[in-house]
Amino acid sequence: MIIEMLKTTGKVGLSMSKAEETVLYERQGAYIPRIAAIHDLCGYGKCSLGVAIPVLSAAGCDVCPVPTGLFSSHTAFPGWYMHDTTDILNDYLDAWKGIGVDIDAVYSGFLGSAEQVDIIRGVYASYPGALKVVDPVMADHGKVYPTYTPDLCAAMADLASDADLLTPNLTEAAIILGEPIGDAWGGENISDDEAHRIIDALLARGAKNVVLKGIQRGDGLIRNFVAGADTGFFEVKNEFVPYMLHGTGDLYASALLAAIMAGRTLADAVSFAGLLTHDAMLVSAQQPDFQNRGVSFEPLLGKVASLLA
Ligand SMILES: Nc1ncnc2c1ncn2[C@@H]1O[C@H](COP(=O)(O)OP(=O)(O)O)[C@@H](O)[C@H]1O
Ligand SMILES: Cc1ncc(COP(=O)(O)O)c(C=O)c1O
Repeated sequence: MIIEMLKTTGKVGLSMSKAEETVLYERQGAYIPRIAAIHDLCGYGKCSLGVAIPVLSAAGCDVCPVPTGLFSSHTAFPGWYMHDTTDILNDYLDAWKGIGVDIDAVYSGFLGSAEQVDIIRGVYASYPGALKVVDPVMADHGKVYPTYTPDLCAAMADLASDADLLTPNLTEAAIILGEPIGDAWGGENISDDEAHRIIDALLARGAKNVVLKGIQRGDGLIRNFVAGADTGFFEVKNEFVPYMLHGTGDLYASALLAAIMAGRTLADAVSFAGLLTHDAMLVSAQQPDFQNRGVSFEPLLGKVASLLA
């Protein structure tokens, strides 16, 4: 199974032996990986499951949603309504046990309560072979999202230690490491050395592979810094599109996992995700009210499908 190979190499696709690679590529197109996507569902404004389901499906994955909350819209819109689903999740997931659900990856993002972190740990225990991808959605640009309590942030920080692949932005990395957020981090402009230090600290807490997102130095580029069990530390740059949108973090993480599940190396997957997100931001700008509504990517799903070509 693809994920067993990725996990036993401990490298999320990188530095596999030729034999492992051959098996992996032979499986492409034949095997449909199954992903538990543990995110919220938003009625309006693309993010979370509204992104994960189409993007991962286009890459040939069977997405099994585990909704952490139901939102009328994402929280950048005023007057949003949220229904926290914590109370139903144990029954929801127990029912899977009775029907032999098989999961290759557990991908979590926006959570509704601290108890949901224990529920995710239960999913890890039920599917011990699954790849654990934690997008620790909590905060951005120095601000914690309005539904995130200190308890939920602390629980998410613990969950980050279990991740095979962890994808924080700088604010989330600060929360995970228990460091001050905001000005102390110099905004999004940090040096290579500082990025290295942060990633090393996240790896030291237990994450196996880390993508630190969204470093901006005012030079027309946006940088992601990456380090893994066997990849060393490297940087991936993209042209900076001069606005920020809701949902781009979810699109990036979903595209990254899509590429990994399609057998790409971690290095190729971060390039793919960065480019797709960049292109989606350009597509978004053609849509009415795009800065409120958030990211649009639907015309680009063919690019995701081309991962399988
Ligand atoms: N303005 C932008 N221009 C180009 N790429 C972007 C831009 N904003 C985000 N991205 C890409 O999407 C990734 C994740 O986006 P971001 O919104 O920063 O995540 P999060 O929501 O987790 O903070 C970035 O690391 C980058 O690769
Ligand atoms: C309900 C909800 N889900 C998910 C997100 C995550 O969005 P992003 O991809 O920008 O991190 C947000 C951000 O505001 C949100 O409000």
